[in-house]
Amino acid sequence: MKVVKFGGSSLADADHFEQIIKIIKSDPERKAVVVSAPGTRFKGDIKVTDLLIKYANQFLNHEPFENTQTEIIKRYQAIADHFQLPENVMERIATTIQSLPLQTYSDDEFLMAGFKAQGEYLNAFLLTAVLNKIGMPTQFMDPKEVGFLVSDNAQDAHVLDATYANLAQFRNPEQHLVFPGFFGFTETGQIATFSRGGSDITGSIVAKGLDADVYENFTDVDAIYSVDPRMVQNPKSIKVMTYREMRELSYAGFSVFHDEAILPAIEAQIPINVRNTNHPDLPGTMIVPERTFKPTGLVTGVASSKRFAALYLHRYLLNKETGFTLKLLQILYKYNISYEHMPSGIDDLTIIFDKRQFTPELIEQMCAEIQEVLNPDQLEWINDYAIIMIVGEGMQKSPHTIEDIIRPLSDHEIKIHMINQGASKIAIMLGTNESDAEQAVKLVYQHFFDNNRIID
Ligand SMILES: Nc1ncnc2c1ncn2[C@@H]1O[C@H](COP(=O)(O)OP(=O)(O)O)[C@@H](O)[C@H]1O
Ligand SMILES: N[C@@H](CC(=O)OP(=O)(O)O)C(=O)O
Repeated sequence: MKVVKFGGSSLADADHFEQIIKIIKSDPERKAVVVSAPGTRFKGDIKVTDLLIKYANQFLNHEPFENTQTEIIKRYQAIADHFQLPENVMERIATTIQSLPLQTYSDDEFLMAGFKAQGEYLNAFLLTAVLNKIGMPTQFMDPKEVGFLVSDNAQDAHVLDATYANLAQFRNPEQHLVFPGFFGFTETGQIATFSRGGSDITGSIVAKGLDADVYENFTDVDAIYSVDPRMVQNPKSIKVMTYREMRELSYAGFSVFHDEAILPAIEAQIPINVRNTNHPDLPGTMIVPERTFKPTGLVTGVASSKRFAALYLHRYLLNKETGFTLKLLQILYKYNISYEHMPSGIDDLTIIFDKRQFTPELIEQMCAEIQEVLNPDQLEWINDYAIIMIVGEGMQKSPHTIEDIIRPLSDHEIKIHMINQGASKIAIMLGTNESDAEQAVKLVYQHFFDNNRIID
């Protein structure tokens, strides 16, 4: 049995619905379907999830929201009209959207989650109605009824173990099952979403829960490429890669697959196949366990992400001081801040954060407290910080990899703030200025892939 997830780009309009129906029909193993909210139809279009966020913000700010409501309803209406669905389907969709401000939410975070989740909820409801209409018996898998349970982080939830046992009851289904992606319910019955792009996570959880043979993730590119195709034209596509490689690359910017979506697949050792909805005959990219994979190249992919900020601390004899890092971490804990990396020298320490956690006021407050408690000789907040990740199972086989990465960057005078090699056997991480990140990725990509280096 296969679990197939269709991203927003594959569900943007009625033509895409026609295409995914062909894909579902063409393979009887494709029994469970996970859907995102309708995505963009053309350049400059707005995803339904973003419209729902706009709607929630307008409501919270006491601004008029009727036009946004109408815009969202029209997205579903166009698809329902194409398939000539009974009127009650659209009535339910429109009522659900219109009644969102009337529901009760425990706070604004849960309100935002409750609004955002409707993009997926209603799209799954709509697809179920379409499949039933065309004679494919299909069950709508409402996460509340299914027992799709998540932690109570309203917009960054994590699956609870009980979900897997609840999903197991739906193994070997006779009819098709359609699940909305992106959200679940907390134990107290509130909607909580995963982080953005999180329908990939739902797909992986459903694949594990239903014990699928493969998790097919349909999107709008022919494969996962060795570099973001928006940065480099006609990049090399990856045929096979490991879970570990995918996790490192998606963490650092390969937005084609959510980094947190790897874990359930790893736990159940289910291969992931990323494929193109618009070219379903192409094989796409397989993501597989390490043990089944023999790397051929040194580097599999190069990614960059600009979502970081860093705090640099300098203090003489830091290496002899006990408790410095402990006090620092206590301050982070007090402000509920997680850190991503912490490279250190003899007298220096840099802490790299995901900067989406901060407001300018929080940075000021936290830095002032660190200065007061730890009294460093130098404290610098670097808001402009990017991470470049060079990943490949084959990298361990060459002693020259680091040299090959650094040389093209130093030739082009790109300043490297940090190099982290060895913490992961399959990845080298560099810290650069945000403004240098894209060029750094292109140079490293060019060096490894234009030379087409192959291991002996
Ligand atoms: N290394 C990569 N390989 C392929 N696509 C990538 C890569 N890095 C970023 N992307 C982008 O990811 C997009 C697909 O992800 P996304 O827009 O979330 O799709 P979906 O709506 O199907 O979930 C591609 O159109 C591409 O622009
Ligand atoms: N619709 C949600 C979840 C998601 O996964 O979407 P997509 O499959 O379009 O990346 C978002 O935009 O974040």
